[in-house]
Amino acid sequence: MPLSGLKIGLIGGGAMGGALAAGLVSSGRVPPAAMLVSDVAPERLRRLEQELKVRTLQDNRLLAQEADIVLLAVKPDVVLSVLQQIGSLLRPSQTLISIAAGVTLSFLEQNIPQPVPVVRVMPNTPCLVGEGASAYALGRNAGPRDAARAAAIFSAVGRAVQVREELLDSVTGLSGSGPAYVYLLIEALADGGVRMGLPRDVALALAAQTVLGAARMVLTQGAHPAELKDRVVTPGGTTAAGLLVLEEQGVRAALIRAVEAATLRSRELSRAKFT
Ligand SMILES: NC(=O)C1=CN([C@@H]2O[C@H](COP(=O)(O)OP(=O)(O)OC[C@H]3O[C@@H](n4cnc5c(N)ncnc54)[C@H](O)[C@@H]3O)[C@@H](O)[C@H]2O)C=CC1
Ligand SMILES: O=C(O)[C@@H]1CCC=N1
Repeated sequence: MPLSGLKIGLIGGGAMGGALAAGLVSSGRVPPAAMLVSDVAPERLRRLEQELKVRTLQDNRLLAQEADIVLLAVKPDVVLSVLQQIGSLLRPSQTLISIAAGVTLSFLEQNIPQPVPVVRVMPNTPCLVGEGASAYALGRNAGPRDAARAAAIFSAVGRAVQVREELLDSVTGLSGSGPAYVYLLIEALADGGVRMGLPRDVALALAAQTVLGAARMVLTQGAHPAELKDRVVTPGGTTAAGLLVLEEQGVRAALIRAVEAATLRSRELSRAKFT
């Protein structure tokens, strides 16, 4: 087991870091005693300590000295100052994993004085409930051991795939930002149900379960989404009427464009600041 006996230190216990910590602890693959979290916000640390029973610290340096895997989950603009604090303390036996959007492997490596294995990951917030979608790329000093560590962490909280670093902007545009697109779809489906007379709570539960069920069908049935769609469409029936409206309104093109816009924005942010 790539994680057994290892200490995982998470720097930044916010929306994404907190989701990862909670997902890892509830996966059962990382005992709370093997998890350390540091953050500048004491109230976040108190909450994580109470809810997850993990150890917390305010000093990133102590965490970097103690952890075997250091997971950087601060905002991209804070990464440099954290590396200036902890960079010289990191050792080749450790793995530094960064989830900061747009922060390149070469930027991370250049700001650590000695050669340390670095892995860059783009996860998403459903890691909180064990249904994350993550992709990772290896830095120049990272080898199979580091890939196995990253794969073990991110597959404990969902699905994880290895990609070339150049593809991480596209991953950000699709699955990194994607939960927000899907929440918008769920909200709109529920609004449609309410408009047609359903109580709000019933409409929301049906909308969310429909998205969950359809996603699980795609992931388990080995059939193309178009084939699964065709199985729902009765000739001359209700679904064909609904689908025509979605096609007329350009929903398919809107989703393609959303992934494109987020990918381009990810590239733009990354090039401007982190290359
Ligand atoms: N929110 C999301 O859906 C996703 C976020 N990410 C990446 O995750 C990283 C964190 O994003 P969020 O969790 O959304 O932000 P957030 O603002 O919720 O969390 C950042 C945390 O870092 C803490 N922090 C700030 N300065 C610090 C320092 N010097 N030392 C230790 N902790 C410090 C903050 O107090 C906060 O708790 C970002 O780099 C983002 O690009 C990646 C994928 C998805
Ligand atoms: O919106 C953002 O920039 C970050 C990256 C992926 C999800 N949230």
